[in-house]
Amino acid sequence: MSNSGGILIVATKNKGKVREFQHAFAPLGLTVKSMFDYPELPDVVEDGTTFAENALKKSKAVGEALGLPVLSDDSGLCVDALDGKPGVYSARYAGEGAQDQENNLKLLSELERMKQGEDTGQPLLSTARFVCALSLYDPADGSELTAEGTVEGWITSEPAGAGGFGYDPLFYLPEYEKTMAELTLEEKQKISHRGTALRLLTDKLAAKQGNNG
Ligand SMILES: O=P(O)(O)OP(=O)(O)OP(=O)(O)OC[C@H]1O[C@@H](n2cnc3c(O)ncnc32)[C@H](O)[C@@H]1O
Ligand SMILES: [Mg+2]
Repeated sequence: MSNSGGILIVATKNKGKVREFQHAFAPLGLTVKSMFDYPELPDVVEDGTTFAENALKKSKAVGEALGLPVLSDDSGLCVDALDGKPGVYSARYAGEGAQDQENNLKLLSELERMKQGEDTGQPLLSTARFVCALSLYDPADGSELTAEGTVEGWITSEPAGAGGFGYDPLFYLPEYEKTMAELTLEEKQKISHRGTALRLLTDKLAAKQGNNG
């Protein structure tokens, strides 16, 4: 990540992710470029069955196209009461090209349907976790570094907060008594699936570079 002239290319079109990667890499002196900087590159079809599979598809396609090392992130929300859904379909839960708000409404309506109209009077609907798979692909030798992170929480029927993105307003963290969207970028980074995966990846990269002398 340090050998492309202070620039790190992340194969994402998600502005929320870009913001989090910029925040994470700025202290390392790295400027993040995203797919918004390479509009000529075609979209990668995310048809893998796992987050890791999709992450590799994205980093490899963009890495090969640019001839540079590329980082990618495939992530999502797994809700226990919905048998792990929406999972790898998180970005398009309410349909292809769905907005965050539409996905959030779909999630709440699916959970309401599960309860079949019964009102338990409490906002916490199901346990859930965010999962993030990171893939760093280097076209020079075809190598891939991977890391995965998760964070446990609850889906709440009472959305709160204006930070973060995606399902963050619905993801309640009991130990903070806040949703993920009520945390600062700093706080989210410390506990999030993405923050955890990033720390792991950075450690793996340092170990690899150490081994290479
Ligand atoms: O594929 P790219 O271009 O990176 O952007 P994307 O938004 O399509 O990203 P994914 O395919 O990885 O889908 C992940 C979805 O899961 C949700 N998600 C992932 N990380 C999240 C987070 O930190 N907070 C809230 N929701 C998140 C959000 O709805 C994302 O759109
Ligand atoms: Mg995607």
